[in-house]
Amino acid sequence: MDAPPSVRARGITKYFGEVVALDSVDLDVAPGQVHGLVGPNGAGKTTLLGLLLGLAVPDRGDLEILGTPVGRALAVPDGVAGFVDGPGLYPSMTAKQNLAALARLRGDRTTSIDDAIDQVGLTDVADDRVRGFSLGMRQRLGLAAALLTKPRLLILDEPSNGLDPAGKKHVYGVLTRLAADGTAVMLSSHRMDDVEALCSEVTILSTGRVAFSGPISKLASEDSELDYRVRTSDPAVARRIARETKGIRLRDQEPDSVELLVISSAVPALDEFVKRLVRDDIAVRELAPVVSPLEAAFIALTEQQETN
Ligand SMILES: Nc1ncnc2c1ncn2[C@@H]1O[C@H](COP(=O)(O)OP(=O)(O)OP(=O)(O)O)[C@@H](O)[C@H]1O
Repeated sequence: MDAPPSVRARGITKYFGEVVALDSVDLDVAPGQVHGLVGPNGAGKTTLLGLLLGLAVPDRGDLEILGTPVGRALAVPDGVAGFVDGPGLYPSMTAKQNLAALARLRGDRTTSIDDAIDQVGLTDVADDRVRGFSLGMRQRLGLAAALLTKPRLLILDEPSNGLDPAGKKHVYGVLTRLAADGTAVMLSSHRMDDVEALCSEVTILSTGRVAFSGPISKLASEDSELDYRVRTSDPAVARRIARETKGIRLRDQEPDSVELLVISSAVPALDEFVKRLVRDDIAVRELAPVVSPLEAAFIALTEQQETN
């Protein structure tokens, strides 16, 4: 039998007094999916992740976690682990002692503490007190604590906060391997590039409402216009060809000699432009969107919601 959806939310609404933090949110997360949650400050991301972790209950709507309906009692649903607003750690204990204490609290005689510490790359500092840990090291230790429970749904609020590029690569490797083994991962981030690198699906929240939820590939259609940076071996001729290609708009007023062109185009016109460059023996040295499709969709969708 197929595994049930890791998250199935329908019409989730959550109030804080007069504030509608979540407004009729629908969400589907499948096992093995890394699902990104993005939105401006105050959009409701932490509130939604908190509901999935059982830290609060919705005022309205139906929420099923790993196939089980969530009731009215506050409790971490079985099979779920993670943290919002940073992991809860004991500063005066070492990394290893923290994990041992958490395991004891759960009545778990786990022997996998060293393995969890190793997975997040903290073996060298396992016996150091957490008080001296950087934000990135705390985030990694929080992830190790979550890994101890072997979750089937992992919830992480801004997991890349404070991580240096190497730390990020390490943590993302852990998350990707977990997902490949069937764990669903739901994470919030303000970094669209991270979400694009890691997530197959994304939910964009704006003032508590879902502006988009689904595969990242569905965000930008072939017909959506994006701005692209273009660097070629002959900028003057490339500018002329850009002016002559239907559907391409030059976005800058620079002289012909300036190496970098910025054009606006949908995919079919961009294809035509590149073909013409190649026919004229011009090498394309760089061609990339100025902002990623996710970032462009994020800005457009949230601006649209804010004017409604
Ligand atoms: N405990 C609370 N009491 C009162 N209002 C709250 C509480 N928690 C959240 N809110 C309000 O609910 C809304 C959603 O907040 P939430 O923290 O979920 O947003 P967010 O998307 O995580 O924001 P950020 O990106 O800044 O972390 C905001 O208007 C916030 O002020």
